[in-house]
Formats: sequence, structure tokens, C-alpha cells
Amino acid sequence: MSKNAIFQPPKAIRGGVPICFPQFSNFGRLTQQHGFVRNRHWKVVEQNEWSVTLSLEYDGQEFSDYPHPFKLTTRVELCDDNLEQTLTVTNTGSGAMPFTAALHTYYTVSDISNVQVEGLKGLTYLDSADGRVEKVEASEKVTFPGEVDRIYTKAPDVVKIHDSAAAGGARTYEVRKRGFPDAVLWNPAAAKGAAMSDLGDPEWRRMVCLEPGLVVSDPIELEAGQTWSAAQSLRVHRSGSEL
Ligand SMILES: O=P(O)(O)OC[C@H]1O[C@@H](O)[C@H](O)[C@@H](O)[C@@H]1O
Repeated sequence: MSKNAIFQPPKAIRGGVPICFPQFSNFGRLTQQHGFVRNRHWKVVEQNEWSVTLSLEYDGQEFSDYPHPFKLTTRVELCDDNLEQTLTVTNTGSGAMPFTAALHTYYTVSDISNVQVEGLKGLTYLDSADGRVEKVEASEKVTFPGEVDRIYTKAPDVVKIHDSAAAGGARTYEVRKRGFPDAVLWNPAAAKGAAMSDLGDPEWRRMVCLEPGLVVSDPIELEAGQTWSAAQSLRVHRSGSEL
């Protein structure tokens, strides 16, 4: 969570897991980057010590460029050392509903210069920091010498973020995804990070986003009445603990 995050709609919170829906970035017809649900108040529909379920309904009226009613829920559950988050959407309208989506997950890191991301070698990605040109990932462990803003297509279901200098020793975030074909990797680096009022310096150094997404691979048009669901689960390993 950025120390400069703004907890006031219409601003999305700079941290945690903002939900990009019904659009990731500008992949769709909406003018709002990342859609409109991340800066709404959601309703708590169920909660206990270990889990919470939130929901949000859209009646298809507010945005003329998105006339598709839907019901969206997200459930977050803690189980042992695992955090599981599920995103479920039901098309409550009468026509087909196109959408793109991502769980825009922020990870706290000691410093972005200590971070390496494993599991992406050989994948094709769209380089959003370079005009969305298509490239192939050559690195076994992706590092952050400057801005990194990439949409990896058909990403594997397990990706690991290694932080070699986390407080208390090296730390690995193990990210498992299910139902999201793509994965977005983002750190804005100095110029863009410092210019963002809700991030700034040094906050941009202390974060990396790895975002399971449905962006370009396997596009979906949900038929009326149908439901789609996808999930991520997160585990943290300290140095010495099994991976
Ligand atoms: O500032 P926002 O709207 O939260 O977006 C942050 C970043 O989100 C990432 O998912 C995008 O790939 C980046 O291009 C974007 O800059």
C-alpha cells in the first residue's frame, strides 16, 4: 500500500488488489482506464474470521460505452499460509457481454532493485512501455532496470517474485492463477513513479505489481445469464522455507 494512497472515490486505492473490470487498461470501449469498479464502494455480503465476500451490481445505465448489466463478486479467503481470491461475474443482461479484467495486485518489496521475477522466460509480451510492441521474454529472472509495463500472454499458472533483501531475509511471493490466461508486470520506475501523486518517491521503489488478467488471450463474450470465474492464490516463503 502506498503511503500516499488516496482513500476517496473516484480515486482508486494505490495498493492492495484494485479490480480492473469490465476493462483492463484500454482493452475495451470504456474511456476509463481499468474500468469503473475499482473506484466504487462494494457491498459486504458475507464475512467471518477467515473470509470475506464483496459484491457490486451494475445496471448497464451509467456508462453509455458499457451498456451491459452484471453482478460481480470477489471472495478473499485465508487458509493456513495461503490467501485465495476469486473473481466471479454473472451477465445479468439480455445480450452478450464482452469484458477484460485483471487483479491488479501490489506486492511490497524492499527495493525494486532487489526484485527478480521468475516463470516468464520464453513468453510473448506486449511492451506497454514501448508502444505495445510484441516481444519475447529472454530472461529467466526478470529485473527492473527501468520502467517495466508488460502484458505476458498465455502466462503459466505459477510465477514467483523474489525479493533478496526483504526485512528478516529473502522473501518469495508465489503467485498461482486459475482462469486468467495473461499476467501483467508493472513498476513505473523513477520518472513516472515520482510524478504520480498517490505514489511518489520513494514509494514506487517499494512496490511491484503482478496482475493475473484476461486481457488479450482467449477473449470472452459472456452470454446472457452466464457466469465466469477466475482466481489467484498467494503464498509467501521466507528464506529457508520450502518453495
Ligand atoms: O494509474 P493506474 O490507472 O492505477 O494504472 C497503473 C498501471 O497499471 C498497470 O496495470 C498498467 O499496465 C500500467 O500501464 C498502468 O500505468
